[in-house]
Amino acid sequence: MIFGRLTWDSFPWHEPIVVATFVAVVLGGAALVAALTWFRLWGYLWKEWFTSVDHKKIGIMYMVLGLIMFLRGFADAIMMRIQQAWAFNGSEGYLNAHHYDQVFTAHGVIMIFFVAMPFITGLMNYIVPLQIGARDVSFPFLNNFSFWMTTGGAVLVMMSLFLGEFAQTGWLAYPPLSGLAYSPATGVDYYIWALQVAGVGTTLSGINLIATIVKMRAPGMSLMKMPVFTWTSLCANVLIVASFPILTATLVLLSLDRYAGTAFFTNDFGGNPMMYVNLIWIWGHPEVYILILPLFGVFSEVVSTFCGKRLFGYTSMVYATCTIMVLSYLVWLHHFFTMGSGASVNSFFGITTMIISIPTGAKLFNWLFTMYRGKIRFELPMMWAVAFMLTFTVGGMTGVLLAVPPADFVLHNSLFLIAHFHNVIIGGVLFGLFAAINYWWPKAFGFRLNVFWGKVSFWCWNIGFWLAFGPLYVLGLMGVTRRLRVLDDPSLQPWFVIAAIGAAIIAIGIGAMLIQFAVSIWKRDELRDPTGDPWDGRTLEWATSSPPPEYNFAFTPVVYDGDTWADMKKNGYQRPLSGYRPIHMPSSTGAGVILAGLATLCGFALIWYIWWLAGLSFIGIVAVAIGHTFNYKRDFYIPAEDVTRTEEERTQILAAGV
Ligand code: HEA
Ligand code: HEM
Ligand SMILES: [Cu+2]
Repeated sequence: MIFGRLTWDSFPWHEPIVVATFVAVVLGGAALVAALTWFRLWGYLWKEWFTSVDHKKIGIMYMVLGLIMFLRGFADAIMMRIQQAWAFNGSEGYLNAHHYDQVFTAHGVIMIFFVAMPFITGLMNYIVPLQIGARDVSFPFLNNFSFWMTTGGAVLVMMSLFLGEFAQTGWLAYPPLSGLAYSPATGVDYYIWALQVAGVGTTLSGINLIATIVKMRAPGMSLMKMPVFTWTSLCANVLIVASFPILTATLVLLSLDRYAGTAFFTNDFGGNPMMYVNLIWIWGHPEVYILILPLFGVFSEVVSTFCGKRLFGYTSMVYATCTIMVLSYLVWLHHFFTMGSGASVNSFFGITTMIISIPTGAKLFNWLFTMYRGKIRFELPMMWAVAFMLTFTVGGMTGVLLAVPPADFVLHNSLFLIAHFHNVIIGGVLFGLFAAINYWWPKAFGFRLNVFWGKVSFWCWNIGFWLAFGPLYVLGLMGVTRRLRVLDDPSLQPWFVIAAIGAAIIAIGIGAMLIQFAVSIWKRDELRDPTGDPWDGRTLEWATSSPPPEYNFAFTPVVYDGDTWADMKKNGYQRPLSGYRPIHMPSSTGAGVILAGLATLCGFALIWYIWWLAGLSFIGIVAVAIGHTFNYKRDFYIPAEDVTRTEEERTQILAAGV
């Protein structure tokens, strides 16, 4: 077969919901393409964004990817909430098992890999070079390539909606269920290749950011003078580099089982499914700290800025972050206490898990002590920080409960577990992102976000969160397990209805946030910040203009103190107004887009067993990669006159603004 196992029947014609979505997506997509063509934006997008190696633009593209995928992941969540509120008293609800199982798997995979990861990677990309006074990351081309690989993975997941199907295994695809015998269709193959393609991007961007932080700090910025966000980013990226290769290797073994008939994860022929469970959690547990650590950094920046003072316990904050980084490797087994490791092993992993509460608690107390006697300004970022402290603490505490093996025997895989991790992920990761977006938006775009719609969104998220997940704690304690499509006991229905109402309120919160963005862009002239430092910030990103020029800083700053910018302001820093020199910058290139496109095509071909296409696209990748080494147009100088012009414009804006 020239198209492998891809046939006319691979399109889900018989699923009306999918067909309707498909029609909507095609119409929407056609409208978007038409609009971009009509306004002649393709050239602009290609030249200024898609092929850009500027860390700021790549950061923003990551955030846009995260936002788009969040809308998809949330749509899946709403579908589950409606199904579970409905499927009582003999009703089957509106989703069949085949569809429902794909929905929860896709939701988990999308939210972790294509929402949370792009969001934090985008944030680190945008902020870290600015915070350390650098002009870009260490490997700007690699950065662009990493972004497109992540996007390639997201494209594969999205394609599975309309072509074939997605995995029905849950977000970690345990064998034997994910083996060929029980999952013969394309679902698990989409899962494998989407994660492999995106995983290359994640690993490379981890290496890139570590190199950037280690090698490109401004003169004088010793490790212990680094901003806390940069510290937490460093630790998160070390975790990425140390754990994603394990995921890659695990998925390679699973692929061999599926494609080459090996038996790594079967009970026959000497294999063992428990090996998969261990390996996937040796990656999976560090992964949840990869997600939360950068946001701990965000809260540190936000709290000290909006209290107008130095962060309490900077040193202990750094040590706590490093301790969490190390400990996160010693706890993976708490995800399968019930799988027969025995009392001593379970105790070891239970205790190491509980120990993580200590550095985390240290962080919370540091934030509280920073607030103590501070002149707190309750702007939106600070509101999110306070909401985080309240919400995350509850989620962390229920985590500690799950870390007690005998308790976990009762609560494992129950809705209590689901409530625990949404409590830490929404209350920690998402609230942190919302704080970060409200905090750094003025830096990225030169105007603040609208406060009214920001507050609407804030309250809807907070109220909606507790209504949506509070009932899940109750249901979990009553013994309801996860991943259920139909429920029997009618007395449970009210809890699910409340949870659905909560999800609807969250939907309003998401809508309010989108309106907040739209209104702010609309009224940007009223919200404009000419200073580049709207919050009286303390770290270097606030020293330059908003948005920062292509080269970030006309002169590399020199660092004498931890809160560098606060220190510079206190000591009467004067912006140099002359003596500009040409600035050396990396050039844009389309090679990253092409390579990632070919990698995605190769993944697609492997999913559908189109071997010739897989071979061709692989040869294409190698050829383009070799070809790219002959591209000698890698850098250029921004002439001194251009720098002078840009800086003089800023001088005028500053003079007019004050
Ligand atoms: C951002 C993500 C994130 C974070 C930060 C955490 C943080 C923690 N998690 Fe969670 N967890 C997940 C995401 C996360 N988790 C996910 C996704 C799953 C399930 C995956 C699946 O099965 O699909 C999971 C599952 C999970 C399990 C497995 C349960 C099971 O499958 O049966 C356990 C068990 O030990 C656990 C424990 C903990 C603990 C102890 C913490 C600690 O780090 C929390 C520490 C914080 C505090 C404790 C609060 C603040 C501290 C103080 C105020 C100090 C005083 C407190 C004490 C001394 C107790 N988690
Ligand atoms: C925004 C509101 C959200 C809602 C309403 C929601 C709802 C749900 C629901 C109903 C389930 C299935 C529970 C079950 O098994 O019965 C689920 C599972 C899951 N969610 Fe969410 N979710 C939300 C956000 C998130 C976010 C932001 C993340 C991660 C970044 C996330 C990660 C997951 C994961 C990993 C699973 C497990 C999937 C599986 O069982 O394989 N969710 N969620
Ligand atoms: Cu864990």
